[in-house]
Amino acid sequence: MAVATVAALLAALGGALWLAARRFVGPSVKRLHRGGDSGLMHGKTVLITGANSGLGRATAAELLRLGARVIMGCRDRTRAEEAAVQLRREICQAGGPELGPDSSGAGELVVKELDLASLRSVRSFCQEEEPRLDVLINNAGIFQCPYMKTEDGFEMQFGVNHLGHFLLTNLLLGLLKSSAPSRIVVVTSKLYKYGDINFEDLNSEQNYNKRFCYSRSKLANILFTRELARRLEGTNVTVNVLHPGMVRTNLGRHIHIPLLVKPLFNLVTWAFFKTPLEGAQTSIYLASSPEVEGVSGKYFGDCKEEELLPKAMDESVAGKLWDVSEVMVGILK
Ligand SMILES: NC(=O)C1=CN([C@@H]2O[C@H](COP(=O)(O)OP(=O)(O)OC[C@H]3O[C@@H](n4cnc5c(N)ncnc54)[C@H](OP(=O)(O)O)[C@@H]3O)[C@@H](O)[C@H]2O)C=CC1
Ligand SMILES: CC1=C(/C=C/C(C)=C/C=C/C(C)=C/C=O)C(C)(C)CCC1
Repeated sequence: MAVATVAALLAALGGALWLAARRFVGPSVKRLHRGGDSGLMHGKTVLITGANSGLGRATAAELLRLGARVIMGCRDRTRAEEAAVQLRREICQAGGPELGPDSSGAGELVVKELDLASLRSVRSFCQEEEPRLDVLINNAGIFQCPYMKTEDGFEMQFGVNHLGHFLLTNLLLGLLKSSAPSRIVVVTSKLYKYGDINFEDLNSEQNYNKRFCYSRSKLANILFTRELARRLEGTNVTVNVLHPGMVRTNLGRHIHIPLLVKPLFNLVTWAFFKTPLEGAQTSIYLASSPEVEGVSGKYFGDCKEEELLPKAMDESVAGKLWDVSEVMVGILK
């Protein structure tokens, strides 16, 4: 009995040590900019959707540090203002030789209301005058929520992850073109592999499967990127799409984990998931690196180009999705 207890304790300790080792020497992505690059984004305006949390927040922090004017497009003004206050405080505390003693080398943060579940909100956001836009980062997302509809009656995950961003991007294209060279960065997920674009039920009224709908919306992000890249050829506006890997953020808020299992789940995510800053590296890379100047229509992970499944490269599905989306958001000319 005593031997069994000792063995169990040793196994638990070994397991914990292994998890901790994996966290610290594991597959985390190196941070791209560690100083020395300050000013890289100076004079540039970047719009990040969903910038108050997770990957969007980490992307905003880094681009701010690199000197950008960062517009945080967020659905909840209070949450966004709180995040902005914290980000400014963090950058002042971190300081660093490249930012100067008062962090004067850092950029500027602007909070603006943008609810991607409301076409009215997207339109009024785009009506606010901005002199230029150098980078648009379509980052906001909702993951495996119960069946819900947007203000305009679209299934929530398709509505926010794809349609809201579709309208936003289209309404900002004129500004992006007049600010060229400019970039669009789209955040998708590897889970796109389990989705399909079922044109006969895009609002999932016949059948709702939350996993399928998330994957479908993320496949739509990739098809949208590729079709847009084709349409933007010769304009000096590029568009690329990335998956961040598995990242410890608030994205899983709709997943209910039994209270007893939660500590184990937390341990596993702590050990195996990236931190938001690690997960944001490919977004930051595509938004700021001179290495990807002129590159368009590509899919990235860990700051490298990756291959897509054929279903994400189907030009006829991408074209049809574009046409259908135009009708759905009401921008058909
Ligand atoms: N975390 C991961 O492992 C992975 C994430 N991704 C993708 O990364 C992106 C960022 O997610 P992540 O940082 O993980 O998750 P978070 O939940 O931390 O952040 C998502 C952001 O999107 C915002 N958002 C949600 N709905 C709307 C809406 N209707 N209008 C405007 N903003 C909205 C949220 O706002 P609020 O805080 O107000 O809810 C929040 O700011 C998503 O596109 C996600 O699909 C992809 C693969 C893996
Ligand atoms: C950390 C953590 C959570 C977050 C889960 C996440 C972040 C899920 C990520 C989903 C992925 C990989 C999506 C891919 O597109 C929960 C569930 C809230 C429970 C508490 C601990």
